[in-house]
Amino acid sequence: MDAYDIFKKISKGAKFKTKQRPIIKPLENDITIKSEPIEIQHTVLTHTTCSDSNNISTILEDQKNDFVLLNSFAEAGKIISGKKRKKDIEQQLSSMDETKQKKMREEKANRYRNENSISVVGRHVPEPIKSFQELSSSVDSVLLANLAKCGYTEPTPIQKQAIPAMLEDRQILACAPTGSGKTVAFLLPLLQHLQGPQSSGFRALIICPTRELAKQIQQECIRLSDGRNLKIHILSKINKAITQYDPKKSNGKYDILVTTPNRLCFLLNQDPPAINLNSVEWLIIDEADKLFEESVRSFRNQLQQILKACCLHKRRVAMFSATCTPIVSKWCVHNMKGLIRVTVGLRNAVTDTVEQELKFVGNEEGKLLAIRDLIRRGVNPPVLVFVQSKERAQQLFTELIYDGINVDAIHSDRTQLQRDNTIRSFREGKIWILICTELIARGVDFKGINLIVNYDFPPSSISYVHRIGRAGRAGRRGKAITFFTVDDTVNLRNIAHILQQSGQQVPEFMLRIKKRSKKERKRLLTSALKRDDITTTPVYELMKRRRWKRRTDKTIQRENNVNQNGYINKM
Ligand SMILES: Nc1ncnc2c1ncn2[C@@H]1O[C@H](COP(=O)(O)OP(=O)(O)OP(=O)(O)O)[C@@H](O)[C@H]1O
Repeated sequence: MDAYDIFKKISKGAKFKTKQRPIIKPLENDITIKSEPIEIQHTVLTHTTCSDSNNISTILEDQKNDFVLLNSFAEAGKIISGKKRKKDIEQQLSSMDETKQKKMREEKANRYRNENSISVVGRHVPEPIKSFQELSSSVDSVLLANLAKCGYTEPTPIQKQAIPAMLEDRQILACAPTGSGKTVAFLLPLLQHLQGPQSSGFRALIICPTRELAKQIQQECIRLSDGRNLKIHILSKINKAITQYDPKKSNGKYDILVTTPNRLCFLLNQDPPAINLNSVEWLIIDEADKLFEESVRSFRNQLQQILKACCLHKRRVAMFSATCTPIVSKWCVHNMKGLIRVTVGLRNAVTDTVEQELKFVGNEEGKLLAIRDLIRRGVNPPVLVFVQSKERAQQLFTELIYDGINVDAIHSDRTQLQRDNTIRSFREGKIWILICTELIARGVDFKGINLIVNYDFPPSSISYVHRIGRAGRAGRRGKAITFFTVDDTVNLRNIAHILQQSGQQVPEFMLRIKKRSKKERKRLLTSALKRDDITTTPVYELMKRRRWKRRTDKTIQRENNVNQNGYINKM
């Protein structure tokens, strides 16, 4: 009789979970199951001893050795099972601890996000950082030293969340107020990813809507990457670029390219393409919603073309802006895997460091009187004045320059050199009042702008947010005055709501203005409101000047024709 037969006899009537041999089989596979029959066996044995002692004593006599074996099995089972159970419990406790700890960490991170008005959407979003020192293990000390050199001691809310997300290689759509440091938020992780210079061609591509902004980003990039020897380029002269970046001729010693989409697509459209983007690992789109605007319809096609050209499989995309439209979010959700959406503050809200005022000025004439009055009472330069078109910028400039004011104008009709010089002079304090169009409403960072004057009412609330966002940057305070006439009621309601949202006093009637139809608002965006010229010159004088100009133009044309035909010029 072997141990199995003894077990069978004494365990008669007992139920087992397994039909297999209870001692041997469970021992091989599952210690916990194995321990049960042995314990049951003990119980049965005790019980049987009472009822049939003879029988059992015979068994004990005959199978002494088997029992020793059986007991040792039981003991071993008990010990192993105890150890295992303890281990299991420990494991369970530690995993419970881990989950609890993870939950606690998440709660803590969420509390910290709330304190900083950061909201996130996405899976496994990395925790926000509290200080730049926390990055010492993940970011090169050279880069951290450069941050300190720039005077950035503490990260801004968008930097707290966007930097760790991008450092973990996550694609991101970030929306944070104007002047809140979005440029550093994408440049720092980007520079960390790129490490030192290489000769494989551009590895990062930054796209933004204007050349002015591109230049500013390039300069910030150079400052932050000091000591890394990275080659940071901007696409400016297109003819030079065609030969400079020609894939056949260039040595590929470029790392970062900052550009507007038009210029880049011009190069990509050459046959064969005049630039190679095969090595691009990171594509950053700044002022993303501007590039997705309906009026810039072609950008979405351009983006497709750019994405196609950036064909590296591990290519990542990051989008940043102060305002975000549903079309951008939708695009990102559909095209960016593992996307994290970060929003700081309320979406599309103005920065709370700007004091806002809406001023009714009657009509166009009233505007000119109002700005003169403002200057007469005293303003604190530098001041930015926004108008709706380049013609109006020129008209206002002509009016103010004759008042002996230190003023200049910037718009798309001026040459690249003129634009660069104007911006430089304004930054250096040589120009006190700068008249501008939407050209520099986005992204351009002038330090310490004290006053923004919306001479012409902004065409949309998004435009308003960006325009007044040129003041009150990096925690500084500023003021924005917006003139409006009866013609501007179309958008007045929207802007009034923005003011109210940011805690400013707004007259009740403005909030109650009837909401304009989507069609009407769209029309305003695509074709600007017709306004009278900015001038104090009487109408008859203007007519005279126009007639005279027409006559001179005709004379010049006639003379040109004469010259082309080989006749002697009479003048
Ligand atoms: N951590 C920081 N501490 C202090 N200043 C900072 C910090 N990060 C950035 N800045 C400064 O804040 C200013 C605004 O930064 P930036 O131009 O990146 O703003 P932005 O969020 O991109 O604004 P916009 O939406 O108008 O483009 C800059 O002058 C920059 O030098």
